[in-house]
Formats: sequence, structure tokens, C-alpha cells
Amino acid sequence: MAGKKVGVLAVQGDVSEHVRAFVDALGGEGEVVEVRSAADLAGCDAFAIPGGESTTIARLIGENGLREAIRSFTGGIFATCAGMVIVAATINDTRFAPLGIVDITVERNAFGRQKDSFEADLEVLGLEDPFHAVFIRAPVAAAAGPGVEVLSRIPQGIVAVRQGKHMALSFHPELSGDLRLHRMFLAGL
Ligand SMILES: NC(=O)CC[C@H](N)C(=O)O
Repeated sequence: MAGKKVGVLAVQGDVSEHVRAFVDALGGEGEVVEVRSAADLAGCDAFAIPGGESTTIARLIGENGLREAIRSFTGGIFATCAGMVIVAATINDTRFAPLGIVDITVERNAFGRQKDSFEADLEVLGLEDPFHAVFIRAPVAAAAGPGVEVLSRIPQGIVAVRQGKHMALSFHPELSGDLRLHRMFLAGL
């Protein structure tokens, strides 16, 4: 983990919470930078795509010339909530094309209006104790390809996956004050 440089996509969404969580997870050994351009991303070992509004984030990725830079990024990607929609292979929305980085089929806003936001204690593969997860108008993965490891699943669908160095989560680990998933991600880089 020592000396890792983590970029956080800083175009929309809960950017500062992600920066803080990675600063804390790195324990002062690495560096966290905000990414708004391909030049910012160059040299990063990892890249976080925060929660927010996925259609807006996808548009700003395009406008900032980041789409191909992210698709060809060789480090690990940590995608949460809207980020999970953006890195998916397939989504249930035709307004933008996902990046096709993680082989999952994602359903946006999967919990409907009456349950827009909720919290749940999840069993997560690789974690000894449950993870208290905050879901905010969250997506789920309805399906995952053979190269994808499902880390957590609830009755509505898959909510945490790992594919190689990448992780995609339906919920917001940066809001729980629990850095175990950040550490698991950094350990896999
Ligand atoms: N908290 C979030 O990131 C919500 C994601 C949002 N519902 C979207 O798909 O854009």
C-alpha cells in the first residue's frame, strides 16, 4: 500500500468524502489527487469514481476528455454507486454508454422511490464482521460475468463485486467511517 497515488474523479458527487476516506485508508503513506483531466489521471495507481448522478458524471467524463483515458487506465478502479453504473458493461438506461470496465449488468435506481435510501449490515466476502452500508438511490448488479467475484448480495441483487484490481459497490463506503473495503481495494493493487 505504501506510496500509492489515488486519483478521485472530481467532476460531480461526493468527492471530498472519497478523498478523506482514501487519505485515511492510506494512513499518510500515499497521495490522493483530484482528477479532472487525462493528465491528472496519468501516474495514478488507483482511481475512484464517486457516487453522484451517473448521467451527469458520464457527460462530464466525456466533456473532460476522460472516457478513453479511464478505459485504458491500467490501475485499479474503485467505483461506488453512480460509479458502479459508469464502469458497468450494460445498464438499463439508454442516455449514456457505460465504460464497460467491469463485466456486470447494472440496474440504476433499483430500489424504487419508497426506498430511495436505506442502511443495511452486509455480509461481505473477505470481511470477518458485517459492513454497515449506506445505500442512496442505489443501483444493483442483476448479473455478473465469469471473471467477476461477487463479494456481497442482497435479495434485490449484487451489491459488491471485484474484478481483478477493480471493485464496484452499490453503496457508499466513504460514508460509513469503516475503511475495510478501501483497505481491501488498496491491498489488491
Ligand atoms: N448515490 C448515488 O450515487 C446514486 C446514483 C444515482 N441514482 C444514479 O444512478 O445516477
